[in-house]
Amino acid sequence: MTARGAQTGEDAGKAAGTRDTEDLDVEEALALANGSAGHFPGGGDLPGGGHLPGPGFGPGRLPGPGPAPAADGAASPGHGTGSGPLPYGTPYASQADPRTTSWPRAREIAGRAARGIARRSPVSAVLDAALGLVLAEPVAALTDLPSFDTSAMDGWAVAGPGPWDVREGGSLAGDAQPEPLTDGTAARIATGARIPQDTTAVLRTEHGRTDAKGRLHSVRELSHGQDIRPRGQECRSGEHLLPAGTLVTPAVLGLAAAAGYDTLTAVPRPRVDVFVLGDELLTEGLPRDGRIRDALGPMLPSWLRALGAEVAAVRRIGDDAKALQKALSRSAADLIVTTGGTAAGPVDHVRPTLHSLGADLLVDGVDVRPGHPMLLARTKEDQHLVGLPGNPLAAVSGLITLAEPLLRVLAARPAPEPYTLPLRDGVHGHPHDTRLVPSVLRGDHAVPLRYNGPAMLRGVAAADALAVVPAGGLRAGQEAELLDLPWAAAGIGVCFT
Ligand SMILES: Nc1nc2c(c(=O)[nH]1)N[C@H]1C(S)=C(S)[C@@H](COP(=O)(O)OP(=O)(O)OC[C@H]3O[C@@H](n4cnc5c(N)ncnc54)[C@H](O)[C@@H]3O)O[C@H]1N2
Ligand code: MOO
Repeated sequence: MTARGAQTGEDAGKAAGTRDTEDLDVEEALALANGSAGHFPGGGDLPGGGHLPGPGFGPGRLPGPGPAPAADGAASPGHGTGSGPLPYGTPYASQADPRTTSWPRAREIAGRAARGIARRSPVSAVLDAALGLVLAEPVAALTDLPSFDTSAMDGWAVAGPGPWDVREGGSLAGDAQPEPLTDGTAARIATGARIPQDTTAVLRTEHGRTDAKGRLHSVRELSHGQDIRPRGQECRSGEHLLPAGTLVTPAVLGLAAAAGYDTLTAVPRPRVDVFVLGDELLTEGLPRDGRIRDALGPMLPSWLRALGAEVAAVRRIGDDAKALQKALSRSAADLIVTTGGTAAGPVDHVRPTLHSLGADLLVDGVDVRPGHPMLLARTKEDQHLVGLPGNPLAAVSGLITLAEPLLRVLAARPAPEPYTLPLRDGVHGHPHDTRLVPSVLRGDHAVPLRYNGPAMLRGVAAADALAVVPAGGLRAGQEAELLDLPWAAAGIGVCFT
């Protein structure tokens, strides 16, 4: 297949369209060739800016109709079985390697791995701590709501037809039971105050006029029961409000509190240990002397929390195989996430260490770009390890491909509804792997972003979602499956708790 008309520099164009080109060349070329236009439809520059880096690259717009549609959908047809542990041996190799797993299959295997684990006992969480957990038991009302007849408006409680004599004093929200009214009388009442016995309606402040004799008249027709919220209007005590399995959102917290709950019984967050590998990583200041800043230590904990996890530890381990082995064997987490060390380099210790610990490798590389060296292992009967590649966007890809389904099942969260949107611009495909491409959602289109190379976070930091681009690519206007990023669906305070 040839990427038609991509003015992305001769080499890049060749690499993107040639099956036998080195995978890394393909990957780098795709990162630069992705053809987003320089402007959003509504004006304003795309986060990638208007120019591609490097000589010989155009402004990034795909001039032609783009690549041919995928021949056979999103999945390469599922090599890698996942039906049992895969062999160790030489490090991960790519390009239709029979050991690797298709992207959809890898996600299934990760979800299924978690389903095989006995669920931890439910916890009783105070409301604050329950945000983001999943209800282990249904919520039934502990009280009628409202728990007493209450005024829906500020005004007067009135008894019988007007005009009314207004009595001294009135009822505020929080007052104990007020004196009953008698026919032809009224009393000031505030929204949320208890309704005096024998009240027939509430007259809103703005609908009442007082005559010279101090008698209250209604300027509108007043119906019986108007602006009174009767006890139990929303629910009766014992009534079912929410089923087990509901995600505890801020609204659920509010409802639970209103219905009388101080704590909720919920599925505990899966515990995650994060081990960041790499001697080259700095934790502060500017990159120097060949060393770079650790981008994953600061990124992963809040992202993992957004996926339902409790992050017990983030440890920087360097490239020390012994320290890694020690850390893995001591971890009591439900899931260990490592970063880096998944490829074929001299200090890529993850696979050999898993081997020496006797772990089962469930996924040994995935047909996805970026991130193909990612892995999933069962380290103990009730513990898994996701090995994220060190390249930061490749790590995001591994997080979404393997950690997300696994944590979702452990945390008993509902699966997001899959959805597709047409792409505003065409996206080159990898010759044989799925691509995950950071995109922004604009109106009813997804706009793929540039700066989507494996080592780049610039695209994803501006993105709302990842577009799933099947082998062969997608043309402008073709539908792409989209995976929402956690911040797209909810504000920081909502989902990153
Ligand atoms: N001979 C091969 N080399 C590589 C292959 C391959 O298949 N054969 N795959 C490449 C791909 S694709 C990826 S992705 C990376 C994966 O590498 P590792 O998981 O072993 O990660 P490292 O080598 O440790 O690091 C890769 C790269 O990322 C930087 N890095 C690592 N950790 C961090 C961090 N926490 N924050 C920011 N940057 C990080 C690291 O410095 C390297 O530049 O392997 C390719 N090589
Ligand atoms: O292609 Mo790697 O998997 O750079 O991310």
